[in-house]
Amino acid sequence: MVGIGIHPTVDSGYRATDATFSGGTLVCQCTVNPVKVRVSSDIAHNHACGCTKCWKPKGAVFSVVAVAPTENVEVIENADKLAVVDAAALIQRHACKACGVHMHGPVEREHPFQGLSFIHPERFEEKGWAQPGFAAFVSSIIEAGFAPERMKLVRSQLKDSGLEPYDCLSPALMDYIATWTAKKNDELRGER
Ligand SMILES: N[C@@H](CCC(=O)N[C@@H](CS)C(=O)NCC(=O)O)C(=O)O
Ligand SMILES: [Zn+2]
Ligand SMILES: [Zn+2]
Repeated sequence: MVGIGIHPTVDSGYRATDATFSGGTLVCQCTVNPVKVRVSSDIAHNHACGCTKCWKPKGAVFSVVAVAPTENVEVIENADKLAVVDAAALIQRHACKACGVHMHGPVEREHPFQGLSFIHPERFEEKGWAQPGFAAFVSSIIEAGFAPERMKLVRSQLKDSGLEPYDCLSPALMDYIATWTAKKNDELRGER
């Protein structure tokens, strides 16, 4: 492979976006008794994430992570192997205690993402899920040990892979969050 190992699906030029994709089964990396999670709808907002909290496959600098409505996400096998990584975090990342893969991460508390679960589509047994659309939390890769002087290179490689780099979320998602917050503040003011 030439360049930085962004993520196996990105580096391999993954481009599949099947308009008919309607979910599938996520499987962890365990060869015996893998955890299986059924996602019974399409995924949304698939993106690369450079933050230190999202699960990444071995050697990858970024994770690839998307959301699905929590009501459509169900652990169907070996749920006893799952544990919440950080109970204080917004995203309740449920990781397999044996292999470490984060299998689902519901947002339960009041937040613009409440009711959504974060999942890693590369763990789908099925193909056809939407490719990542942008790269989030790019500067955060430095916190995980990435050399700051290579940031220009990583940003240009992300762009070449079709992933616009952002240091937080995409403008569309940041606007969505700010709209939710503005509405919430208006409601609170009305109550006072
Ligand atoms: N710079 C921090 C950023 C962490 C962060 O804010 N991650 C984002 C993207 S996944 C988030 O929404 N986190 C909420 C959470 O982890 O629950 C890091 O790399 O650890
Ligand atoms: Zn596992
Ligand atoms: Zn993240």
